Amino acid sequence: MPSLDLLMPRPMLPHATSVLEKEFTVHKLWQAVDPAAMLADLRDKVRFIAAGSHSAVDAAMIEALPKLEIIANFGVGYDSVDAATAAKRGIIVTNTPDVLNEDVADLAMGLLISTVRELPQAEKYLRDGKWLEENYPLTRGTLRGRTLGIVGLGRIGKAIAKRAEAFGLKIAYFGRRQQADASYPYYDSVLALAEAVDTLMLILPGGTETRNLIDAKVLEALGPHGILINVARGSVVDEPALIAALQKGEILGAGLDVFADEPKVPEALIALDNVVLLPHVGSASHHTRAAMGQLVIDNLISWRDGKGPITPVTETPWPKP
Ligand SMILES: O=C(O)C(=O)[C@@H](O)[C@H](O)[C@H](O)CO
Repeated sequence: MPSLDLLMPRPMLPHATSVLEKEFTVHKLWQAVDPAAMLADLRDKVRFIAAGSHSAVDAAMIEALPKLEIIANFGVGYDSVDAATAAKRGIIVTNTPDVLNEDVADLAMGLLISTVRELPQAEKYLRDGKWLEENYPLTRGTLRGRTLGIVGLGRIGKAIAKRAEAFGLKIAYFGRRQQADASYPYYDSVLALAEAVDTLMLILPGGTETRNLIDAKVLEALGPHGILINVARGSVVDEPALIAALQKGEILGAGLDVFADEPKVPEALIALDNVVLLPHVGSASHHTRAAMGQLVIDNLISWRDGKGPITPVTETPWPKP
């Protein structure tokens, strides 16, 4: 009987964990007194990994598990999993696409409106009793007449574009390649896109390829009416450059749901009044997280039962070429 030993490096959605515990022998690495000893003990047993939020499944962990067959990531973004090493080993990596598109796109638009119209600041102004004295100042920003430059026109990027069009915004985009099914103007560099628009929406994968893609030059090109929204990964933005641009008013404001070193957020960002800061809540509804958890479960059970993965990532396609 092939082993049903499953490693869970970090906590995962309680419901998903309880289902996995009925189907597999779950080993919780974060509860180990000596994680290295637990990994060594599991060396020749573990075939499955369920990678919860921000679980680092790096080359060292993959190499420590020679029987490993599948890594099921909780999240559409899997930059915390070393997919390249997994692919070399013939290990399948899966993620949770599509089930979160709408919630993340809603959050992205909410963050854009909150940033441009200063909703958290105005709400706090009322709660502080200041409205009793005078009206909240008129906002310098408006959504009217803006052009939204989408960096990463994937499934979620397209869901955002649909919403933004309904708000009367013009759309343009940058990505690895122009897309035949997208009629929006395409720019082959993020700098060219930033020069052409006044609002940037970041919804592209994290990882080495996109690290610090948004740097001081791009922020300068975006300009003094510029708004930056990041619902992708903190790593795609040069955070110190962003802080400097916001402090100097080189751009008008930013709305951030992700940060370079989550959950830590630089004091310099928290001190600013032209930013809206959220604790990585893009997909954080019971509705969507339950669907993400179910997709992790379905991928692992399908693989266990010899039916292959359901949502393999591009680096580990199925059937194997
Ligand atoms: O799916 C992603 O890529 C996300 O960023 C969020 O939906 C996850 O919640 C986050 O990764 C925690 O796992």
